[in-house]
Amino acid sequence: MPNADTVTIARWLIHEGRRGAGLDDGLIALLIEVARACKIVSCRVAMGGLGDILGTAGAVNVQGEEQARLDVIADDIFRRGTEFGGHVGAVASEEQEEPVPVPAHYPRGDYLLLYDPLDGSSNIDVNVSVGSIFSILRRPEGTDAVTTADFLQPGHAQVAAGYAIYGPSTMLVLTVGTGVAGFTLDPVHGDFVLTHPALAVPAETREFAVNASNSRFWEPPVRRYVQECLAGAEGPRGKDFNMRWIASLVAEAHRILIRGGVFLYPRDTKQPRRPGRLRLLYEANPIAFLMEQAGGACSTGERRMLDLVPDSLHQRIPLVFGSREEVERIERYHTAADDTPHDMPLFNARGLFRTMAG
Ligand SMILES: O=P(O)(O)OC[C@H]1O[C@](O)(COP(=O)(O)O)[C@@H](O)[C@@H]1O
Ligand SMILES: [Mg+2]
Ligand SMILES: [Mg+2]
Repeated sequence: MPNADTVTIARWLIHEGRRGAGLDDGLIALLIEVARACKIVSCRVAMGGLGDILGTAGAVNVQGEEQARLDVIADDIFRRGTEFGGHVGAVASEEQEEPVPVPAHYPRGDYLLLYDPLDGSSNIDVNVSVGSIFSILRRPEGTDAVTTADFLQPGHAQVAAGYAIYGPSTMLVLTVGTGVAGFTLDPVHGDFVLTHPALAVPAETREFAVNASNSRFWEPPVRRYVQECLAGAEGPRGKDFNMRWIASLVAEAHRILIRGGVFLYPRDTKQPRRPGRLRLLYEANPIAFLMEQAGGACSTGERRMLDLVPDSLHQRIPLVFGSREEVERIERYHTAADDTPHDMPLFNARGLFRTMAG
């Protein structure tokens, strides 16, 4: 049960339980364990160059990506911090090829925990915001050994999700299906304090986030959307937009929760066999749950993220989320429900992006 350092989160969870969230003691205890894991990762991140955490680990994960030292450290902290409590049956991590069941002699709990222990790895060595993302599912009844198939549940089955952002301050942002709350870590007392009780994505925005270096590989609906934003006050949107790219999904999601905006990591033709960059189960789904609970939206570009039935543990997916009106506009462009004629001067043979792409 809660120590002094997680007492505020425990109190909030009990309160949300009374408001109708389906929270039992096991889920509350698991969320407290996750909060504590985030706090430990936060302490390690804050040590920077003093803490032997920078650089690469010298290994490649299941996604074929080089692991940063902190990817491995954070993965260990999440697993060890949750596997002995008796509340999870198994965990699944970006850094592990297969689900990791709790050790045989420990009680097996009713929940499945999925996480990206360290998101935005390329930011670690340059001291820019990174984060952790997690999703919790109920373990299907009647199964003894936990299998990969148990994790392949649609996002709307999540019972809780959230992220921690390790930025100028550390925050934990959480949903249990009754809205979205943000807690700020008080580094003096060590407690997560409820500072943002009801986060809501503003409906209107003038900001978008996309890795524009991929523009020559985008599909027409995404080109059209970005082109219209870039056209600003003189274009069809009639207003100027600003563009941001932090290279950390957590940091982008946090900015959008606080001040609105839209994020796109669409399918592209750069690696034709890869359907997107980000992972469905422990990146897209928890962000989708948070966005919807905060009044925003999340989509593949074509359909609601939370309705997808996953086909594999590390499945990648195109990801679009943020202010509802923008996400719906992007969906319309994909489904041709909006066939307003448009040309794309920035992308034609002599346009800015074609020129940049060489
Ligand atoms: O290399 P790019 O295109 O900037 O990609 C950045 C994206 O990759 C990620 O860093 C992937 O997450 P990991 O660091 O967990 O692999 C996202 O956070 C971010 O949105
Ligand atoms: Mg990630
Ligand atoms: Mg990661």
